[in-house]
Amino acid sequence: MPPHPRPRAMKSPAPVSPGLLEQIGGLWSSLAGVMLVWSMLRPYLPRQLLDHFAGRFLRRHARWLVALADPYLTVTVAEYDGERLKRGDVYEHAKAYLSHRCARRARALRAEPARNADRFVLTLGDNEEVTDEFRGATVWWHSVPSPSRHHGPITWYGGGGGGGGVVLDGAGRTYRLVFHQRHRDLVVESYLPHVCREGRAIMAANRRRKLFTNSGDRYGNWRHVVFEHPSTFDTLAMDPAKKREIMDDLDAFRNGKDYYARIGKAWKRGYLLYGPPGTGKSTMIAAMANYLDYNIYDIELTSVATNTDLRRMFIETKGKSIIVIEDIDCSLDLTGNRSKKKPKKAPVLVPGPGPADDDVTKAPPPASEGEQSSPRDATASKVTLSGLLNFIDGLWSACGGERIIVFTTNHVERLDPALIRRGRMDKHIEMSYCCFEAFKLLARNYLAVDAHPLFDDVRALLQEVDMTPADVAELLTPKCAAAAAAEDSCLANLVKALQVAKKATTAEACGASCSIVIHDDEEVVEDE
Ligand SMILES: Nc1ncnc2c1ncn2[C@@H]1O[C@H](COP(=O)(O)OP(=O)(O)OP(=O)(O)O)[C@@H](O)[C@H]1O
Ligand SMILES: [Mg+2]
Repeated sequence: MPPHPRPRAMKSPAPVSPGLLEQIGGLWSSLAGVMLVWSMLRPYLPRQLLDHFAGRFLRRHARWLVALADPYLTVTVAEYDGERLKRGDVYEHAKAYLSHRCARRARALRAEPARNADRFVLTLGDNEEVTDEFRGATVWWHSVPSPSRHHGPITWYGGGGGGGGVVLDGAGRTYRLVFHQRHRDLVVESYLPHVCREGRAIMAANRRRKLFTNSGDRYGNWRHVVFEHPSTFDTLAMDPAKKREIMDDLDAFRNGKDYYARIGKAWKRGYLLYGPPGTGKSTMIAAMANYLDYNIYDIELTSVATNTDLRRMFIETKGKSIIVIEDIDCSLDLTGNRSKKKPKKAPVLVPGPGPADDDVTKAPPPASEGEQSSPRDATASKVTLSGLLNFIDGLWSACGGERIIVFTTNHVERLDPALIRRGRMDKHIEMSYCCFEAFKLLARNYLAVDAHPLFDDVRALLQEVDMTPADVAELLTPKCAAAAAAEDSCLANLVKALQVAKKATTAEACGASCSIVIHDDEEVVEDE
């Protein structure tokens, strides 16, 4: 048993009254009488009888004796509750409360980044003790480090059958709350709820949105950075009606707690974002997170060893979060029909790192028609389709609530229908090539223009040519900060790129070979 923490600071004892002294004196003389009689009788009593009565006495009065010697009670608030499946909310609340109320009096502190990037939140350091006052009662808080602290990771984590997880070194801290037993009701009924309430409010005020990833962690633990992507629905270029529909859908989800409870569904919603590369799928996820003020958990499926790990990772996610699996068709061998379709129209390529390639999708290694292609680096992962389906809508998927699950893919036709059926992926959103409305938004954001003589040309060409918003955005980006007439040159270059793409499309239809490259010097050229 760990040593029982004692409050270091005690209040000075109250003065003893003469009546009490008299009572104590009487008690002593009675006790002395009993001891005298006992010592006279003892030699004549059988040994078994003595042992029997001594045992009964000790058993019955041990607790009372302990309480007499030590009137302090301890409540333990562990970082991981539920048999270490999940980080405890009470711990988080207590941590926030203590950092706000008591950390000023502590001598060893831990610093964590605050909402404002230049500031820190200070929490109790290991083995620190602070006092707190509540309605006249004094309580003591001790911060106790994880037992694994000096011995590296400990490797037990629910889930029998060999599928254990890991608590990282120092991850399982505990707070011990010590108080006098006469304050028991006050602490349990009022003080602890007060700590939770205050802690929740402090957490909400300090909350910084986070981007979690499991990538690169062989134990499948989440690591996070502060989420700072600036994309919003105002900067996302797409058909305005479609955008409004998605925002309404998100609003309905966010406010739908009672609705989901009434219809008996877990409070979660699946979105499938599909479309060619550069049409804004990842940008949309960032806009969703910023709109809802949710965290993002970006799962790299190839880094998840087993279905058990996947389930554990899901349980560890918190509510108000978006769980993302990007390029689901490339992640693992979870697909059905993988027949490869040719793009309808010639895509335009923009410069960037790596070789130019006319199939610009992030497809798995090329597979011949109808052949199954091997998953990308999936050798170490044993996650299966059924594990993933369970993750999305099995019994465990209801833990916590208020989660959005997003899959993205360039090849929706390659996915197993079971994976994306309604109920799992409730809303299928096609992210498509740039339309005129999307172009106008990009022109406003990138060049601050709402109208221009070249707009009509762009409108006509976009109806005939497929160009991704990423390509349009790149062409609309002024290449030098001091460019006075950036809008004229950028728009002219865009028109030229669209015209070349149109020519290539026509040429392809005629069977001629043609590729189009936009060089860094902004000139759109045609290689025949
Ligand atoms: N709809 C859009 N609105 C605004 N910007 C966009 C849009 N689509 C793409 N972009 C721009 O292009 C860049 C690439 O877009 P993004 O990464 O979202 O594409 P994607 O669809 O996720 O591509 P991939 O399939 O390759 O992952 C973004 O950083 C953004 O600047
Ligand atoms: Mg993407």
